[in-house]
Amino acid sequence: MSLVAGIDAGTQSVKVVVYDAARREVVATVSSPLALISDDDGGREQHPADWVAAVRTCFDRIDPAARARIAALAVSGQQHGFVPVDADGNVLAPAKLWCDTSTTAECARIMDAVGGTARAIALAGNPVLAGYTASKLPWTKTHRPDAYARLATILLPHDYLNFVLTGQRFCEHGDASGTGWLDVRTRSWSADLLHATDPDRDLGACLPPIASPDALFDIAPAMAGQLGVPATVKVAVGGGDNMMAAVGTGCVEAGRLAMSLGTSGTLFAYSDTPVIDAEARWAAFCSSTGGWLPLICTMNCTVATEQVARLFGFEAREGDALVRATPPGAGGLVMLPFLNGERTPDLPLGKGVLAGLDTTNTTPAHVYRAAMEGATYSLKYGFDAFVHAGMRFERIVLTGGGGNSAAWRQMVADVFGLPVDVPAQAEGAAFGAALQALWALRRAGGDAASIAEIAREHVTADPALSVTPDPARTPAYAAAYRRFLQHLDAVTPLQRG
Ligand SMILES: Nc1ncnc2c1ncn2[C@@H]1O[C@H](COP(=O)(O)OP(=O)(O)O)[C@@H](O)[C@H]1O
Ligand SMILES: O=C(CO)[C@@H](O)[C@H](O)COP(=O)(O)O
Repeated sequence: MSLVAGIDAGTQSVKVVVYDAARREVVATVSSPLALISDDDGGREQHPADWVAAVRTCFDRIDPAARARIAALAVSGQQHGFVPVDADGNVLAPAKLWCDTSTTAECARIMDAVGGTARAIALAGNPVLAGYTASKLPWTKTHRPDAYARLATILLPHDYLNFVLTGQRFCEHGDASGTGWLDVRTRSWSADLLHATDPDRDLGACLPPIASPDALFDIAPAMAGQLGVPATVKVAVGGGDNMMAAVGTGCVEAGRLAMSLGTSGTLFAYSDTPVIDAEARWAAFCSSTGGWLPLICTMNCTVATEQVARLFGFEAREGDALVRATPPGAGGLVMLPFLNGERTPDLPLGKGVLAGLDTTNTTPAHVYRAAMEGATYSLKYGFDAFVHAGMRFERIVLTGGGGNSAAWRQMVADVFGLPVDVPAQAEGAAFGAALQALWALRRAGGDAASIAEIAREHVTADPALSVTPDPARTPAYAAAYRRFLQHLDAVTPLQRG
């Protein structure tokens, strides 16, 4: 029987999951780390060649017998990255990533050119925020004029890996909606946003065609050889990592809410119709399954816990004991964890703040807890906007590396007041990509199963990891969250500059 594979190019690593759908069994999970190039101006970049090398390393680590049985695969990728490619397919510069805040001035210029936030929302559903792809183009024009001059195609990270795998330039709606150029209502490029980004050039000519969610492409024979997979392998369109995590957590039906605790923190819900906020309190993205995916993204999730763990000389995965040794609310210690600047709340030039220090709470354990709480409260701040807009959810499905922490799973349940489930199939984004490949393959074979039916069949919660809110702790978290919001209100005028 054949297998499907999902490749997830996240910020910190590339992961590959190989899935046996007939047996409902993950037969391989491998990963290879990625380095981040950081600059004092907020620049955060990676070399696309490193993603390709990491994909090769991952496949080298998979049993050749399993590789030989792969029939289809799909790629999930960190959203928003800008991969400038020339006419011959050469990458012209390092990719500026979703967490790059060096283009804040360019965002402001695009928003001025288009006529302000309300106008951008009317035209395309989203304003151009720091991190989205759009502002990276004018930055490149100024700082890398040679790359700008030779630019033929703008690819997102997962589009670039698809290009390497198939030799074809294409994108899909989910990840494309994170560029800032897609009108998410009509699911087509917005000529106004493109013109506001660069009045001197027809940017539309640099954007690849948008493929349908169930399209399949042939793998390039040379890549099949390099990865040790059959030359008959089909490549599905894949998507942004949150769009693929939506599939891998079963968030492909209305009413579902999923959360990812990775480098970024994200919270997203599936909808059959566009979910646009006039105040842009969430990102009105498309899903990669034909629908929409309103999404909250914080830029400092495991960034904060890892930074504190490193400061005190331990590994984040050892942190649960410290969280258990300290009370909800961290003894009054509050961390605004904006170490990389922040998108939710919208403080791209923001900095981290540690407040409420006293002689009892100035310990590594309290600071680590305050980091985990701060990362969780930032997501709650975004979630409150969903609730304020009338959205209601019954549970959260959790994925991402932070979900490995039992203390964090319980904290999410207590802070959000909702039961938390964790899929038995870890690596939600890679698993979701594998399921998308399965879905597209089945459709090509004449099976009309919907992606929701596929997810219902294959995504199962691990009962050992499910948690419910603890009524003894929720009041302390509610009080600590109010403190977090008070500190946020106090520093916002300073951090908006
Ligand atoms: N048990 C754990 N406790 C806390 N954090 C963890 C644990 N296991 C993994 N992580 C964190 O998860 C992060 C990686 O998550 P992942 O979802 O793979 O990120 P990304 O997709 O952004 O590369 C790392 O920062 C790591 O510190
Ligand atoms: O910018 C966003 C979403 O808008 C991020 O969620 C990126 O997609 C990066 O994801 P991870 O590497 O943290 O999974």
